[in-house]
Amino acid sequence: MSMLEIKNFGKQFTIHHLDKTMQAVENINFSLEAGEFIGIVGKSGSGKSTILKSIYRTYLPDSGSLLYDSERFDKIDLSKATERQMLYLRKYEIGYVSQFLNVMPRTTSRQLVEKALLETGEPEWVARREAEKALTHFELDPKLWDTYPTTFSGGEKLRLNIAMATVKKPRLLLLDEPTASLDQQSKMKVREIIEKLKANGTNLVGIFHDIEFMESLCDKVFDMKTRQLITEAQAGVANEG
Ligand SMILES: Nc1ncnc2c1ncn2[C@@H]1O[C@H](COP(=O)(O)OP(=O)(O)OP(=O)(O)O)[C@@H](O)[C@H]1O
Repeated sequence: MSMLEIKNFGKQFTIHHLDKTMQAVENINFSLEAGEFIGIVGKSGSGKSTILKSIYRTYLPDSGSLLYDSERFDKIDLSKATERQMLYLRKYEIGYVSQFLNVMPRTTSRQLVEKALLETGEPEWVARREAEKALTHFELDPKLWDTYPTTFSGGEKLRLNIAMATVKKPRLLLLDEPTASLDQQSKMKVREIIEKLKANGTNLVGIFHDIEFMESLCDKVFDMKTRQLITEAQAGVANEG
């Protein structure tokens, strides 16, 4: 089966001070096959982040289903999974990366990556070894390993974010506009990182403002406007036409 199957997904928000509800997205259908990278495109406010946040369950989906093929729970509807199941999935199977780094204060980058592994029950020596590997792999300058990331540049924060999310080797990685505030050179670095993740078999769903950036990186593109999933080749033809 598919790694992730989104069926008739929709999400409303309640605007309490106006005593109103607004439909952020509706009738979303697409599937992510094993080993694929799907990019989501669409104009600002069309609901791209809402889809990713609902998969990660930062938001509770209110209609449709988000069927995920879990290693631990088999086929599980993320819209109905218990909090306990979601905690497990976030710890072991599903990662989320955005341009923002929300981390514990006074914790060094090395400790942050180690913590991600210690939480999964890895012994300290393994956490230390794997954290160093991840920080090296994502090219965070070793001078920064024992410093607090509050003063890091956008690119450094992002590389740390990716190291934290991927050190546990998630099967599904959600990328929520990670490159939004990066310069061209840093974007290229992120592109290389994503290529490495793909080559290692990580399944990805990502949002990028920069359509060029997504070109030849994603296998398929989901267009919020047409609500269609098209292959990279079809996207190229559509752009030319
Ligand atoms: N927590 C929330 N509470 C209320 N409304 C929200 C919330 N999150 C998102 N929305 C609204 O839902 C709609 C979709 O937002 P979303 O962030 O998913 O769009 P997007 O396509 O990712 O936009 P962008 O490209 O600008 O990031 C928007 O109208 C937004 O204002």
